[in-house]
Amino acid sequence: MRKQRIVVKIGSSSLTNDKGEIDQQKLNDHIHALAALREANHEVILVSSGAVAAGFRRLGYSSRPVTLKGKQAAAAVGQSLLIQTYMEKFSVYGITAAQLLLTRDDFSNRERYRNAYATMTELLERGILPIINENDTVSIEELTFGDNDMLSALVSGFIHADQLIILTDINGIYSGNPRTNSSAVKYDFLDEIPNEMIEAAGTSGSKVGTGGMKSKLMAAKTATMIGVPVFIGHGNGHDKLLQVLQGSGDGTYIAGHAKEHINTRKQWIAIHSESMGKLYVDKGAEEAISHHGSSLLSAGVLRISGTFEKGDVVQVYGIHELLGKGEICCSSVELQKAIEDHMENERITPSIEAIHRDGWVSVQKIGEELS
Ligand SMILES: Nc1ncnc2c1ncn2[C@@H]1O[C@H](COP(=O)(O)OP(=O)(O)O)[C@@H](O)[C@H]1O
Ligand SMILES: N[C@@H](CCC(=O)OP(=O)(O)O)C(=O)O
Repeated sequence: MRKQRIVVKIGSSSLTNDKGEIDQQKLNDHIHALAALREANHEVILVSSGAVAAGFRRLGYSSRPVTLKGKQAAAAVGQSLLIQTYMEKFSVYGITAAQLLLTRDDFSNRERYRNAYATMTELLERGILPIINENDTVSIEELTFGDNDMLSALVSGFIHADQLIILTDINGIYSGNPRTNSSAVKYDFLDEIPNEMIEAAGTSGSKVGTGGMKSKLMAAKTATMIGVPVFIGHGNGHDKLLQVLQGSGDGTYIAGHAKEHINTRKQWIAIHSESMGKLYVDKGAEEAISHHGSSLLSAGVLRISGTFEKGDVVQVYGIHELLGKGEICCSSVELQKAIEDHMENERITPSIEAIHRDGWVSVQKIGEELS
């Protein structure tokens, strides 16, 4: 099998018990399977939940805390315990692990995004196994990834993974929550994730998990849009992850949608950047950027709104709807002047480039994920 880059996400319910302890048996099983992936020469990135679940008891709580400070303090205790355990267990297989704690800002801030990408690449090139979690102790509740399912999807896109494997306490996606609906049937393979399926999916089945199947489906939708196929399920033993790659895993496979990976710059523009303004374009420009892969010139821009500088990201609207997002090549002042000059004397005014094709992401390409 060719060398692949695999992101494995493990949920709290698959790492800890209800009492707030790391479940050594469950963890040993995962470590064994992750080591088997490495032995088969694959690159492995682990997104591990479990900090809050592994820390609350030592902090003095009898169950998972509900207050923000309780969760953040539990994560501070639990993350240290988790990483210490991972380091010890991986070292038995000669694997060095590294801890990366990320926040949403690390993705939305372009410089930090580039830095995180460079660090991750360096770690992988040097044979290190990165273990990622959200930096819970400093994350502001409104500005989190939501959960580690989404974090694992974003990480998979970011490093152009070949496969995202989401390990949980159930063997795949069902038509309803099988814990409450005994007639729910399992899907072995999904070509796409309809919005109705996300709406119908249930929340967590355990006392320690957070998002349930709903958040896994949302994450899978994002990952597959960026071009990363997803597996959601579980399994046992040394071969459980290798079996996923061989197509015989115990869970649900979801096909990757984009024909090719969307490059990191375009992913940042599409998913993480904040739009600083809007451009409204005429029919000719809409046709050129949406169907011919052309750059957008000022001659096709009818009007603009917002104040932006060269390098900012703007949304572009056609006659009826949002067409996409792009990195602007000039400031709003320069573009406004070019539009006005063009109106005054269409023939002699040269167009300026508003958005280069390499900095453009269309709605067609990344669909509803475009924020
Ligand atoms: N449609 C569904 N298919 C499968 N599981 C579902 C569904 N709806 C809700 N669930 C629940 O989602 C749970 C897994 O999510 P969660 O508890 O958040 O796990 P994790 O800790 O691995 O993130 C399952 O145990 C199950 O009870
Ligand atoms: N960052 C949190 C995990 C939050 C989370 O998404 O948990 P889970 O639903 O178990 O994957 C922690 O480590 O406790």
